[in-house]
Amino acid sequence: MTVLSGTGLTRLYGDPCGDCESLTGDDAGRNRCPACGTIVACADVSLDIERGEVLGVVGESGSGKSSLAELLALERGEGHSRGSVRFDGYEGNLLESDYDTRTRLRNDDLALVHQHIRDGLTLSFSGGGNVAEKPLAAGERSFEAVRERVRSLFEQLEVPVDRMDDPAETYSGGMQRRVQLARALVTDPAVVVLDEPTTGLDVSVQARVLDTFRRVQRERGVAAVVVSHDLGVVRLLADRTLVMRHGRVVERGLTDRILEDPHHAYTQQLINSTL
Ligand SMILES: Nc1ncnc2c1ncn2[C@@H]1O[C@H](COP(=O)(O)OP(=O)(O)OP(=O)(O)O)[C@@H](O)[C@H]1O
Repeated sequence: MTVLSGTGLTRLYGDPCGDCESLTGDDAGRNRCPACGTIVACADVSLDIERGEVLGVVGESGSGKSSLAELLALERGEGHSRGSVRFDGYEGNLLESDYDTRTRLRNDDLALVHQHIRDGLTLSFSGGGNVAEKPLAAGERSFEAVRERVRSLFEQLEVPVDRMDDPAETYSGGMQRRVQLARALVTDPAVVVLDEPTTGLDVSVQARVLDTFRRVQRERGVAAVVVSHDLGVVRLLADRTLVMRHGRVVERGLTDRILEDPHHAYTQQLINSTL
């Protein structure tokens, strides 16, 4: 059953001339319109996410992954946005929804894990406080119940519970990532969008954080969109994968199929450069 779908998702930065999309993309080999200089960060991307599945979005830096993640997570961002985002249980195109609908969706059903820790956490607050803030904002009244939920998520995600009241700025990078994940999961959303979840972590810490996320994601049956330049991340987490280049999806399919039998030359290049 589809929980989140995007159709024709497009984001342009600049003052578009009308020819930007036909003059950019994979065939043109660029994302910057030669006529007017507008950046076509992503264009005409359509996708569906089923309940409980993980969809990977992979591509080199600048291919449009974060722009797509922001559209899916209903972050307004800069630039001109177009297309439609639908979410199970909500009416209409959510890119055009009002502030209250977006807030309700973000508090209850859809969470974004930002690429940069500072965009996702208030580092001077306690780790537990960063996580508790979300259910309290969503209207939860019992402080004790919230604290218990935070404690249990810390345990699941392997953040030391005895550090819960320490400022997040005193945590290691791996712990801060885990707290970000706890914050995303605390309201039991149906979908989590993770933008480059391993930025700033060394390889062994990356693997541990991703393993923990995969286990908790399966236990909770939460769907996820995982955006990464790193094929290793997508290989570990994603059931299906989209490959992006110059703002367009150039290949899509089951992750195993893409890794074993990549059709597009760019995907082959990505795989070869990883091995
Ligand atoms: N606010 C902005 N103003 C102008 N151009 C932007 C803006 N944000 C992104 N871009 C451009 O849009 C294109 C896509 O950027 P985006 O961040 O979506 O790609 P990405 O694949 O996530 O890259 P990265 O992995 O480096 O974050 C890039 O060419 C980028 O320079």
